[in-house]
Amino acid sequence: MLRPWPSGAVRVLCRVNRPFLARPQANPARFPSTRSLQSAATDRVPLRKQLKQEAKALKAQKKLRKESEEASRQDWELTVGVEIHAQLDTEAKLFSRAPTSTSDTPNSNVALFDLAFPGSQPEFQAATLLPALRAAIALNCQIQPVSRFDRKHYFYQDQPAGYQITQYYEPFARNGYVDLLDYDGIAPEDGGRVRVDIKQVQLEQDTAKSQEYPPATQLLDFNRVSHPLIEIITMPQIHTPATAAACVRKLQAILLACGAVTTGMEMGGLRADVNVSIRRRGEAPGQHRYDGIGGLGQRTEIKNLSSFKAVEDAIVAEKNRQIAVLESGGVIEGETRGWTIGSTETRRLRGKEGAVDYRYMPDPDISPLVIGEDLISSLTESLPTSPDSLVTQLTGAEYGLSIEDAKPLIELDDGARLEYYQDVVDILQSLHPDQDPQTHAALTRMAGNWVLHELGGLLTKADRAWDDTIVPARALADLVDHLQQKRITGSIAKQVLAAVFDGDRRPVPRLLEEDNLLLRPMSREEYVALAETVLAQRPEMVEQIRSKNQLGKMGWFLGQMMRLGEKGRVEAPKAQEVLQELILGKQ
Ligand SMILES: Nc1ncnc2c1ncn2[C@@H]1O[C@H](COP(=O)(O)OP(=O)(O)OP(=O)(O)O)[C@@H](O)[C@H]1O
Ligand SMILES: [Mg+2]
Ligand SMILES: [Mg+2]
Repeated sequence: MLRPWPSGAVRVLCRVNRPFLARPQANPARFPSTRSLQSAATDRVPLRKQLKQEAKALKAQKKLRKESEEASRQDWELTVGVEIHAQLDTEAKLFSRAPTSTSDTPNSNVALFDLAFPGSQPEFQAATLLPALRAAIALNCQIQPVSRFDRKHYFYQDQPAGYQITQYYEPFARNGYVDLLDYDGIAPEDGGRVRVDIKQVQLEQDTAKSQEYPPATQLLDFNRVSHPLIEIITMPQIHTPATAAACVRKLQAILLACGAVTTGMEMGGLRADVNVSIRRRGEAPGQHRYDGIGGLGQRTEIKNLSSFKAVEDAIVAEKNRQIAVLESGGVIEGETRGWTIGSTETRRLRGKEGAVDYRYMPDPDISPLVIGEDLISSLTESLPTSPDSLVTQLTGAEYGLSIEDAKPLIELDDGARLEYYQDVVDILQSLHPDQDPQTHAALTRMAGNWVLHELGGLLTKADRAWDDTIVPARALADLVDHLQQKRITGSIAKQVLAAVFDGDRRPVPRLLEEDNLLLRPMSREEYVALAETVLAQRPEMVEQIRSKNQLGKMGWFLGQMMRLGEKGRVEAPKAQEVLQELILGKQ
């Protein structure tokens, strides 16, 4: 009898050897003949003037070509539909109790069913439903009370059963939508908001991971096989490459925020396929339909894109390719294409199999999925705040952040940066529980700036990944607090942050005390004396500022005051004030 995971676990290391491929012939067109080389050598070197003229003509030609390309782009309307495959945050696989961890030794987390051993049976892991449902609810979908699993047949080495279990006829969620706003990075020509409908969300199995070792070896790691995925399918309602990338970015943010997934595209937890078609504006509509939307052009599909940039770049390249094919009298074939990062062209992988080729059929071994109203309502009630509500909150009166700061805080490090920021704000709040709202917002704004820009800058400079223990939230909160209370200067705060970043673990108040960094405010007389010393260094510059109103030159004196003054005591705004008074007589 077959035993379930873990006692029935199998360990496999699978190697697929492919026959050697014939070495391709060198392309003769790439190697000029000896004759053409000789004639090139005997050509006279053109005069400087000629070269200049040629360069000018080339530039004009390029400009013309660009303009005509742009004009022809205006003639064509682009349509894009996106499919997202996201790995759910679950402990067990979809149909076995094997763990989902992909970081373990290859082929160590596999149950017999994952390898399609004869006689093994699927055991649906109900817990996988929870993140899937959270995602579908966050995407405003209607959850279906009954859904079913189907087999999608194809033969490939990464799919041991010869079919993938998916939900084709009756998915568990339908008819959702995602709103894309201007701050999500949609194309300006799309206005301030685009709503993209979601046709359905379905549960399915992931495939094994293959690693190619050319020319003839592929290693397979079955740890990933049957990892629970959701496929989110959007309607073909996107018409610009930037908006398509914004759509994928927003979907990722929503999935992360509702806890459906733990990693985004960067870590391979999310992959996107984009479907691209074009049609000429103002002409008879295209022949193709998709789920009630007609008049579309023939689509091609670019599979497995793993970054937002790749989504945008691949769509631009595919659109240009389709325009070139149609303008030269060709036809677009329905096919699957690939994209390599950094390239400028999509490449054909295979002709697109029609639905009939997959021989979809209901899986006879898996019972229908029945989802109760009570589960849906309890998950809806406990859903974490959505990215849009977070933006509203962070830019509202309570936090007072700019949209430019709020967006990266939400998006960076899969939400970890925002959590850290909130910790800093909570500590500040506990230090001053009775603060008035305005002072509180000034503090939260300052904290945002330090979390993103000052700490972020140190991370970039040191080329380190995010880690909330490098500078404990408490240390940053203390720094921001001291700065806000004017107990230290900005430059001291930066210096102390760098010290903590480099490993100084003393509590910030003690560090400031011990290193004598607390601000001992300078008296007015001290400021005046310092200003007079630096003004005496360049009297001619003082004259220029006075007679020619060259106020830009004041910066030099200010810099000198900061440099010459006692360390940590000179406050820039006060120094500036005294300088203005002495040079221009302004109070
Ligand atoms: N003519 C078209 N132009 C652009 N996009 C289209 C067009 N027709 C369909 N699409 C988009 O293509 C996608 C089709 O996804 P769907 O999962 O239904 O089919 P599939 O690509 O054949 O399936 P799979 O790739 O999962 O085997 C949808 O996002 C849809 O919006
Ligand atoms: Mg699909
Ligand atoms: Mg597809």
